[in-house]
Amino acid sequence: MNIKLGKNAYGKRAVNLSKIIRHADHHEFRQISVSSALEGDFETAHTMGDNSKILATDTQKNTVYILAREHFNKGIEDFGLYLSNFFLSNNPQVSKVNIGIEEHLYARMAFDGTVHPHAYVSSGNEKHTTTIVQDKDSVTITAGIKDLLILKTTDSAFTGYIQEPYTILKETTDRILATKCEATWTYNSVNIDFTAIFEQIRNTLLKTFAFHKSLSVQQTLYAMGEAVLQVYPEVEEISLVMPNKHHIPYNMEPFGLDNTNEIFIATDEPFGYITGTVVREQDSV
Ligand SMILES: O=c1[nH]c(=O)c2[nH]c(=O)[nH]c2[nH]1
Repeated sequence: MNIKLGKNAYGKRAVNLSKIIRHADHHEFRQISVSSALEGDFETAHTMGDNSKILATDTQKNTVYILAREHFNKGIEDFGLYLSNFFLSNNPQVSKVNIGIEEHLYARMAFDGTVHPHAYVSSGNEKHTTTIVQDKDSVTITAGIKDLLILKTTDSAFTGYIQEPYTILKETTDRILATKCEATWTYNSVNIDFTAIFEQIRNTLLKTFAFHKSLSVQQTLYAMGEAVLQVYPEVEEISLVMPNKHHIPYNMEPFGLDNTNEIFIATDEPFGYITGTVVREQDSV
């Protein structure tokens, strides 16, 4: 029987790094979590314990901190690209680098219309994400948003679904639509103002969610992805994960009371899980 090593990668996860960027009149605070993974000529490391081509994961971690000193000044996409280029160009045994970065977002506090120069409030659980996958010939850059908790109190319906013996869900033309949205999109260029376009895409996603007359989570997911592809030619495709955070009207009938769509039980589990990728159709020739 012949046995050999299959696909493999190694690196460091959760390299947590904070940086103060000091401007003359205010500070910028950035907090990121970086992971690196390397693929390449590592067969003998696995089969023979030969570490001669291994860039230790501890060294990868140190590289992240040291390069951040000079090169983490703009978007996480720019820093991720710098890191992947660095690992690839300094390590001939490495054929592919995968960098992932999650940024925890903070906003400067504001008092009476004045933004404080160095005090911040967390923007909650929402994160800005990126992945850079680079080999000798190509690089793929994705950006995204994770843990974006969004909700609307109307303009959401769910009717017309299959009625069969196990169906008890009541049709509704007016429900709460709530989700913890994860969006990931792929750019088709490396020459993009990643920070500016990220804010714009985030705004397009939110605006579409807010103004869409939703017939289902599926339809809203598609509308959000479609809007991004329509407005931003730099985006090749977008994937969305939209768990349905159910808010079930509380039954007040046993108490002789009505509930005019005002009081709900927010249930954590089980939850609907709706995912989809929206792509550009190839032009047929
Ligand atoms: O928007 C929805 N899509 C579904 O597929 C579904 N299924 C369900 O029970 N509620 C909902 N809501």
